[in-house]
Amino acid sequence: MQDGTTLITLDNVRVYYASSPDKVRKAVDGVSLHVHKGEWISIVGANGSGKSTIAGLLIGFTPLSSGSRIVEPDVTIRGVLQHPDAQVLGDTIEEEFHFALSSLSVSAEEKRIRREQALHTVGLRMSPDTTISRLSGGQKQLLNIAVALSAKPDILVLDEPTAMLDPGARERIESIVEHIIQQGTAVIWITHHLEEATLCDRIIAMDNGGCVYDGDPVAFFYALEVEGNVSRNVESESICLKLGLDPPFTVKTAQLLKQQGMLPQATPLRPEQLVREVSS
Ligand SMILES: Nc1ncnc2c1ncn2[C@@H]1O[C@H](COP(=O)(O)OP(=O)(O)OP(=O)(O)O)[C@@H](O)[C@H]1O
Repeated sequence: MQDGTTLITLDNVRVYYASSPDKVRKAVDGVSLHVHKGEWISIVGANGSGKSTIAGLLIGFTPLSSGSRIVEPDVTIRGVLQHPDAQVLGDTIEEEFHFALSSLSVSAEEKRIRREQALHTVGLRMSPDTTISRLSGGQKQLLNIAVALSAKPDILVLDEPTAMLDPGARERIESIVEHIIQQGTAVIWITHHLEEATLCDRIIAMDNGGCVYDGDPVAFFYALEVEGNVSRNVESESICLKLGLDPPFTVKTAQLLKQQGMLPQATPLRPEQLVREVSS
């Protein structure tokens, strides 16, 4: 559910690290963006391009070297980091939820309900007194996602959340995201797997600390020429390919068909869209 309301703004943000006494590493170098209610944004880019640094800025734990981070009043932000162990605080599942929900002014019963609902949503069927150190990496990641969801955040930042998940759990996370964006949560999903960037509303591509694309997924994956309201495929390389990123299987298949003279105007991103184009 998008209504254009801005939740957070990063304005010309820079994050520099001293890499040697006389050199700086520019992890993020002059990026500006607004995140709106109910938006699904994918952040993509090569290793070291600055994606996780942007995640840290949005969540609020990465200090700025310059620029500003403006969070609108009463906006709750939660994040799930790439490495599940990096954010686990409790010894048991119950403790983990207790820490995560301690700042919210809701009753103990409401906290229990939220915990049960969140565990059910991510598909973790475990007793609250389960010891976290006994969970697999993927289960810990599902727990982190459940803990983040239980706070009912306005913004959920997911930094490569599916890296340790099996295909079934990945699909479950995608459908959870589809559900929460309908309810107005903004989701920022950082990924190396561009298949996961085909459901979003907006792609932000990072390269060498800068934002080199911020827009529609179709125009990221296909080279398009736009005239008025009409866009058509052109033969030059897409932005995705120019950045050296691996397009989703569906896009690669469609490109092969285009080279054979088929589907000249089609721009499918998902397998079901390709099937529709081929069979129409
Ligand atoms: N704490 C730090 N100290 C020094 N350099 C850092 C630190 N954090 C990040 N960097 C550097 O900043 C750059 C951007 O890192 P970042 O983790 O944001 O990239 P990324 O796009 O998320 O990479 P990956 O896809 O490999 O996770 C990299 O060159 C990285 O080495």
